[in-house]
Amino acid sequence: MAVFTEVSDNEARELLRRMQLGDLQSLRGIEGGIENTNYFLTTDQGEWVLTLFERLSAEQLPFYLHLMKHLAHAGIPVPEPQADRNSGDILHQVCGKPAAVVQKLSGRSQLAPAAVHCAAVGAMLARMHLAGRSYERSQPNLRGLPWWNETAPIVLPHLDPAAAGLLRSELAYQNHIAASSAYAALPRGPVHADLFRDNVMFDGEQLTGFFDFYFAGVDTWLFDLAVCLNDWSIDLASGAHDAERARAMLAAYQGVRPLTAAERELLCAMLRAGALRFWISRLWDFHLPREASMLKAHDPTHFERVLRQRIAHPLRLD
Ligand SMILES: Nc1ncnc2c1ncn2[C@@H]1O[C@H](COP(=O)(O)OP(=O)(O)O)[C@@H](O)[C@H]1O
Ligand SMILES: N[C@@H](CCOP(=O)(O)O)C(=O)O
Repeated sequence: MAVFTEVSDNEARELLRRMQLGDLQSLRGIEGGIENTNYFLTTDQGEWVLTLFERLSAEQLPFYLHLMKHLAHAGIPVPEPQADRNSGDILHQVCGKPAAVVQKLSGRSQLAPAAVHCAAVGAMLARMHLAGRSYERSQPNLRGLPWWNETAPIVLPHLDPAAAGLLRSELAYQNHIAASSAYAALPRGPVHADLFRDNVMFDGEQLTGFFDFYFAGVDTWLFDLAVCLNDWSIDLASGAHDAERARAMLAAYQGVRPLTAAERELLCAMLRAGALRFWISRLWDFHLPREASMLKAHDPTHFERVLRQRIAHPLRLD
């Protein structure tokens, strides 16, 4: 469980009172997650998730919270942030940290997905991209290329020569891709940018929601799709591509929004970009850890393997 900040029952009661969400019955720290402090709040009116933001600032947060609200209103199943009944604000303060209370989604994460789950994620991802076109706020993906360039020199001293060589050469390749005309032609908009298996809820084969939008930002839609393919349609042990699950996700995505010529051209490059992004962030979290109770850093070598697989076996679109 990642609980960086302990919240007392009294603090939770005071927050619930301001939002008129009922009387507190239980406050429980949530297992899983590595970025923020999360609690389940149960009241006599329902269940909610309280998040205290540990890295994001009050200036950055409205983009994410209003995006969730916008998508929820557009019919995409995402948790809707709850407002203070007097001020109407959806960004709160708890224990001196910016905080949000959102609806608790039903269902559970599907950690061993089949093709049917990948198809459901692909179709909903495309619907989410289209719904995001009318969202007016803008904020870059804060874990995009500039952050990779900034963070690579910090993690490089911790790597052996082979891994360091791969990181340097892939970063050079991604800077080259980002300067290309095909890249400039990619459609873009608000993207989730971290839609892994543990950030989607299912009830059986029925997708019940996308959550954890706190790495979202304006970026290419293709990057978002690549991040999903790199998690949902690979063999976790080896990092190898799983053709059946990838085909299901791509076909379902394209059933809603067909890929453009530039997207088809750059899919392999973006799969590599998605692997590099999470390799760097996992290295950073692993070698420069933060204090939190029961925080479990993700294994960085997993994304080194995924990246090597993506380079050695470029995906072919039929
Ligand atoms: N809106 C929600 N509905 C249901 N469960 C949630 C919701 N938000 C978070 N959770 C639960 O909390 C866990 C950690 O949340 P997550 O957003 O991944 O953490 P972090 O903000 O640290 O990335 C999730 O794996 C999930 O079980
Ligand atoms: N999905 C990322 C890191 C963020 O993890 P989350 O559990 O907080 O969504 C990874 O796997 O590296």
